[in-house]
Amino acid sequence: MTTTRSASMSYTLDGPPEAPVLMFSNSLGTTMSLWESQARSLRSHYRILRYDTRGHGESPGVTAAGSLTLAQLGQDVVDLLDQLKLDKVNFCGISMGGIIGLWLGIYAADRVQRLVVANSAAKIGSEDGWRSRAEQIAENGMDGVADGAAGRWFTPEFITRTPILVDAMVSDLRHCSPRGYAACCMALADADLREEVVRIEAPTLIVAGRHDPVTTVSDARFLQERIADADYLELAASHLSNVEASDAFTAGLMKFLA
Ligand SMILES: O=C(O)CC1=CCC(=O)O1
Repeated sequence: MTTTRSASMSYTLDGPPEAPVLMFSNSLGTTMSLWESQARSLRSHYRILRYDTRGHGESPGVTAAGSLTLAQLGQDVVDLLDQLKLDKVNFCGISMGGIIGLWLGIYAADRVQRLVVANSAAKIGSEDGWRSRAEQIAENGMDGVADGAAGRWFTPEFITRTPILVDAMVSDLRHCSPRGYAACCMALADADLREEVVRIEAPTLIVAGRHDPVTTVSDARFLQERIADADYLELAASHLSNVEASDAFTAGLMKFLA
């Protein structure tokens, strides 16, 4: 597996060249490494395309006082697919990656074969909440956000059971680009697809975490009720369900894509 950095996104593409492509999109404050477990299990069946969302990991950052929009984050995916000459892919995103997937299902429908939207919503959180998080970062850096991350991402049981993994993810968040993270907060502040999600025609799997305090089961049901061809999977997990319930997540993904 090699990671490629071009003028655009940092990405990895691995798996059998003739296999269908399965693209993964990370959540706010994580990188493509979030999908390690799924990539390991699925790379003999699929060509796995992972990338770091703009402002995260090795992908291009944002300029001072820069902010991003959901449309830019969605267009980054389309541009990467164009660059790789990939016509249509299966797309799986979690949280911010999930709302990027919804945007693609609406505005770049011809590029999406099947769509998986995990722990996400047509509108994530509140506009004020995202703006004040961006301001807090501008004033104090990443520490405040990182200090509360484990409790937003995982159940207390998972944090107790896997402290090394959780600490490593929180430490990565602490070292995430403050500008990149804050710019994505601003994209989420303005992102609202509640009216548009009815236009999604791709077969879609909505994944919810039963204990997710960020994007709730009712956010997931909202999507399932409005997307014409939507399946629903609820996992015993909090927000980062692909990590906390990795085996069940991967099994659900495989079943949906088969
Ligand atoms: O607030 C968090 O850390 C969780 C989250 C919200 C949107 C996202 O992508 O992650």
